[in-house]
Amino acid sequence: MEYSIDIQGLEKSFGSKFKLGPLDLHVPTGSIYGLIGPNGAGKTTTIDLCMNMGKEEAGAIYIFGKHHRNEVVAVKQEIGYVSPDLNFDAWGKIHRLLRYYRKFYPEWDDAYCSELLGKLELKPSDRIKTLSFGGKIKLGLVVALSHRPKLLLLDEPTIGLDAVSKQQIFGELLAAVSDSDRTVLISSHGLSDLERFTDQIGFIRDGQLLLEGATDEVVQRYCLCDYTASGTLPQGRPGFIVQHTEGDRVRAVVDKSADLDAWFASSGLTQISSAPMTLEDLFVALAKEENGDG
Ligand SMILES: Nc1ncnc2c1ncn2[C@@H]1O[C@H](COP(=O)(O)OP(=O)(O)OP(=O)(O)O)[C@@H](O)[C@H]1O
Repeated sequence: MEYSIDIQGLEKSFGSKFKLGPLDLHVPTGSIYGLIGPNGAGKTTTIDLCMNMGKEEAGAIYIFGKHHRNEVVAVKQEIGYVSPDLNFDAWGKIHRLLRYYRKFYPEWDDAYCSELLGKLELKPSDRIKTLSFGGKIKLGLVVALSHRPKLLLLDEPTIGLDAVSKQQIFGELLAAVSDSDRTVLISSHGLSDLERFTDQIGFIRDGQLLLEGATDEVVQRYCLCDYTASGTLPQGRPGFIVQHTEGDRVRAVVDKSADLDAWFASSGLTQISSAPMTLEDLFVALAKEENGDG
């Protein structure tokens, strides 16, 4: 498989407070890859390092096979980046901002840019400072998409957007990757949107990647099961995350790929029901497990 982003052994710490990695992460070319994880897991840190904002302590990032820092200009020309932290206010009006940005990108597409502005209900004459928060995010997306980058790095691009705007943005992202060479890495807490629109998912927790794979395969790997216990209630274990116990009843998230048959046989558990999970259910279960509640 060809990877647009190939992260190998990446490490970065902020004092003793947080350590990212060692992180290996692979974003297949042509995919929409959702990077998910609890607050403070390291998603923004990972995306920022890809954008050469901050310096890793170990490891390497290859973007289209190029080292992200050794070939910074070539790499950045291939990337469209959106983050709520981007602030374009200093340009005054939208048309001035676009005139500035288009100079840096040989592939800038004026017609596409106008089309995006229209679809996202922005006007070149709009004053940037007076746009709503969502309007500013949309403007960031117009800037990021208009040079038709091969890779979009989107850090919380739908934060603060209403449901209609979110759909518009995901519609544009899908259109942008309809050309199979284009790739999107998106970090978001909008898990139902990510479940619907991504084809790959990576779950990061405490700076470590716990799960990575095709979104539907990752979600289908787990189920929410109810049991009755004939003896002592079981504790959680890898692949069996206890959610709730009451009397002799146990509810657990079960990893169907974990080798649990022998353990089940000796556990005294009798399964009553099994239900599929959503990405959001899975996220909550894995986050809970992290806190030792599992
Ligand atoms: N410049 C910095 N200096 C010190 N600590 C930092 C810095 N940047 C991030 N951190 C810390 O690193 C950890 C990871 O932060 P990061 O922003 O990568 O998380 P995240 O997964 O994007 O979280 P969220 O979902 O809340 O946006 C957090 O504990 C954060 O406080």
